[in-house]
Amino acid sequence: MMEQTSKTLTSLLRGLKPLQVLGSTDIAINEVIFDSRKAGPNKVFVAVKGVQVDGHQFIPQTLQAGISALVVETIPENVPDQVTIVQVANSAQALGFLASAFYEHPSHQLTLVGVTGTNGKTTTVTLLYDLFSGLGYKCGLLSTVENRIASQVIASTHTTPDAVAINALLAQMVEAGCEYAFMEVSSHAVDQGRIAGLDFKGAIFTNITHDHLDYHLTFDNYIRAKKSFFDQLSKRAFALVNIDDKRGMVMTQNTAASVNRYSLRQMAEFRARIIENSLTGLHLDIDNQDFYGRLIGEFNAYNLLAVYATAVLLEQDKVETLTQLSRLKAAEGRFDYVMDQKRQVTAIVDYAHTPDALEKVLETIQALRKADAKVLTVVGCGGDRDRTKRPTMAKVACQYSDQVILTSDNPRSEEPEAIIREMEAGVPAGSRRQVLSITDRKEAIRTACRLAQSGDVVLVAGKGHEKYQEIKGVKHPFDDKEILKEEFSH
Ligand SMILES: CC(=O)N[C@H]1[C@@H](OP(=O)(O)OP(=O)(O)OC[C@H]2O[C@@H](n3ccc(=O)[nH]c3=O)[C@H](O)[C@@H]2O)O[C@H](CO)[C@@H](O)[C@@H]1O[C@H](C)C(=O)N[C@@H](C)C(=O)N[C@H](CCC(=O)O)C(=O)O
Ligand SMILES: Nc1ncnc2c1ncn2[C@@H]1O[C@H](COP(=O)(O)OP(=O)(O)OP(=O)(O)O)[C@@H](O)[C@H]1O
Ligand SMILES: N[C@H](CCC[C@H](N)C(=O)O)C(=O)O
Ligand SMILES: [Mg+2]
Repeated sequence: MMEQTSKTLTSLLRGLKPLQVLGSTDIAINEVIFDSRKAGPNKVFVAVKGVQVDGHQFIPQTLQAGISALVVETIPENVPDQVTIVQVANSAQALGFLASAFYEHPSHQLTLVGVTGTNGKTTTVTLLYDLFSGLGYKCGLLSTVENRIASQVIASTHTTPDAVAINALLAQMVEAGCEYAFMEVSSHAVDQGRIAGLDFKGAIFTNITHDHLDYHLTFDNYIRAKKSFFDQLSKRAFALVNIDDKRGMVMTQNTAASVNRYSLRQMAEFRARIIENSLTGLHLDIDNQDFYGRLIGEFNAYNLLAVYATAVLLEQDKVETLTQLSRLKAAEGRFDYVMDQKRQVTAIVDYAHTPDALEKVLETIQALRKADAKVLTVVGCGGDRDRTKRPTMAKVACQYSDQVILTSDNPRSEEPEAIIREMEAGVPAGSRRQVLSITDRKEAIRTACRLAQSGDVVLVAGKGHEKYQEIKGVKHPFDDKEILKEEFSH
């Protein structure tokens, strides 16, 4: 991480409008923290009410470690006089503003575009990063797969990192001379204030379908979380929404940003039409221009259109944009092919981990497969995550496949078999004979490959780029694509 010179607390609080400040703000701060375990002198601890615990309860530990200042919602007792207390209405939001100020507001120093939506965020930000890099700009990327500072790759831990990490990464981008940054904005991040204080030039909405109900509890809350990203935009920003999704227009109801729409089906500022959709790519009419691209499936026509529209809104040349776009490939683990040349079996690794994504990918495979080819799907559902999508994903898999193998996908703290039982509950009565349950994912993939015959397609869904299988708190090395390659090398 980049070394940051210390700041005064006064400078960090500028523009924050605290409810109350007790003590001096003329103190040097060399780190903004929200985890008591990092406490020490010359640091400010922001006590955030989290999902598991309330950060306020760790204030005694921070005092013991010699913390200089506290940002809190509730004034704690027994705080020594020399420790400054700043009371705010919302600590999580304050954390975003402090982090931005600490790193000298990096989001103001480059053009930042955020992408939200249940599916398509990684694909869209990766295409934007590759496109703008191809157009000759230095760019940054924050994504589920990886973060990038120009060409430097930094491992990613979240789809959207915490507020301090976001600003630290953006500051590194500014330092490296990046002009653009493209980031995924997850609904968790919006809800937890991880993006507070960021100055977005553009915000894209791809779609919203069933996911994360473990966290948001209702679909309405989930919609509201995504919408509040658009509510936070400034009037200098643009919002770009997919209006073929029925929640598209809801997103921008209360935004100050200028609203632009994209669609494959109706009138909109940005339109595209599919001329041909094949296993080698898409032939589109985008904005009345002919386009050939290497990405596959109707859902990628949406992703490509969103990326094209963003480039136009950022005043890039239309023809040059389409030329660059036609060269781009999908992000890692998204409709990623492995071929068994000997047996003529095609395997596809895809990160479809929601019912809608699984349906979109299987619809694409069904439409593009050879007439007599069978589709074999290997799929699981994550543990400690939305349980309600489990039966639906199994049902979708059965609807569009000849053979389904239900298996594990990061069971985390849950019993793998129990997750599979919940998936099995969604198997339609008439489909039972086409379903096998194999807990060990490697065995499940191998079985699908062995059952496949010449011309068939094996879909391995849910883990995409992931390089691990998380079981009971341990991340075991695991890579769908490597297992397929190994299987096909025999
Ligand atoms: C459920 C959830 O989203 N949790 C995230 C959240 O944690 P939290 O603040 O609720 O944590 P908490 O344990 O309740 O602690 C509350 C506060 O006490 C502090 N604390 C805690 C313990 C201690 O000893 N001392 C201390 O100070 C913590 O630092 C925290 O500030 O805020 C943390 C910092 O930003 C995140 O790392 C953490 O992500 C967890 C690890 C996670 O797995 N999140 C997933 C679900 C997630 O965020 N996924 C989305 C992708 C979703 C998508 O596909 O769209 C993502 O953006 O990655
Ligand atoms: N525009 C889209 N609409 C529906 N499904 C899509 C779309 N784009 C991609 N998908 C499907 O969703 C899967 C995940 O895509 P991607 O990784 O781009 O989404 P994401 O929003 O970043 O997911 P996450 O929330 O896990 O970060 C893909 O592997 C594909 O199956
Ligand atoms: N293979 C994954 C996909 C998770 C996608 C992630 N973004 C989330 O839901 O947090 C799992 O369920 O473990
Ligand atoms: Mg993603």
